[in-house]
Amino acid sequence: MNKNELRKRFKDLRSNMSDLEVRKKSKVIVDKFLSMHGNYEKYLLYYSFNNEVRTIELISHLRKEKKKIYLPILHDDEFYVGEFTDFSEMNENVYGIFEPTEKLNVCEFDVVVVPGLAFDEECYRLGFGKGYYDRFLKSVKRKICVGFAYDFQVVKKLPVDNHDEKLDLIITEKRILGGE
Ligand SMILES: Nc1nc2c(c(=O)[nH]1)N(C=O)[C@@H](CNc1ccc(C(=O)N[C@@H](CCC(=O)O)C(=O)O)cc1)CN2
Ligand SMILES: Nc1ncnc2c1ncn2[C@@H]1O[C@H](COP(=O)(O)OP(=O)(O)OP(=O)(O)O)[C@@H](O)[C@H]1O
Repeated sequence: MNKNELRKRFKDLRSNMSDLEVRKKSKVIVDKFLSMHGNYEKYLLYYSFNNEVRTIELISHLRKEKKKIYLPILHDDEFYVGEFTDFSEMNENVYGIFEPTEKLNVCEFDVVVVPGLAFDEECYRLGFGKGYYDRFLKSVKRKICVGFAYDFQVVKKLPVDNHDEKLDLIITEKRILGGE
């Protein structure tokens, strides 16, 4: 299957998940992430939508711990980041994803957590095909880049292009890939 066929297949699979399945699996993934992460301060997360692995509870948890949380902002079809301050201080973007109101110039994080439609056993990811994350990750320093995935989103091998960025770790509700 090529990338577009894979995108369609994995969008369909994800859209068929029940809310309960999303919440249960997301909780396992987030708990695993929290139990393994080091003493980090700056997190670039994503604000989950459309049955992606839920990050809302993770955002609340890290905020209580006074961590710095950043989220993507799309502007003129480019990927920027903003700092998360409060759930009431967010805008909805063209895709219906909530984002902070103010863009910031930050290009160094401790941890970057990325969503995706599919992932493979070598830690490559397949996104929506706009190249936002691939281009953004090229320009950003981080100690670790983690993909959050449901186990059914992991395939043996994805088609890979030169510009595709490899993740350090993928966490699913059943296993952890990478990290050696
Ligand atoms: N939560 C979250 N935030 C994110 C991303 C993401 O993947 N997830 N992005 C990563 O790039 C950027 C937004 N990029 C996007 C690019 C394309 C589509 C899109 O084509 N959506 C389709 C299908 C949605 C679905 O079926 O799940 C659509 O709107 O029809 C959405 C977001 C920045 N913020
Ligand atoms: N570093 C880059 N520089 C220039 N163009 C890029 C870069 N990375 C990706 N692109 C372009 O972005 C488009 C989408 O790339 P690709 O199909 O790999 O996206 P994806 O990894 O599935 O999704 P995304 O990165 O949006 O989550 C391609 O047309 C590609 O040429």
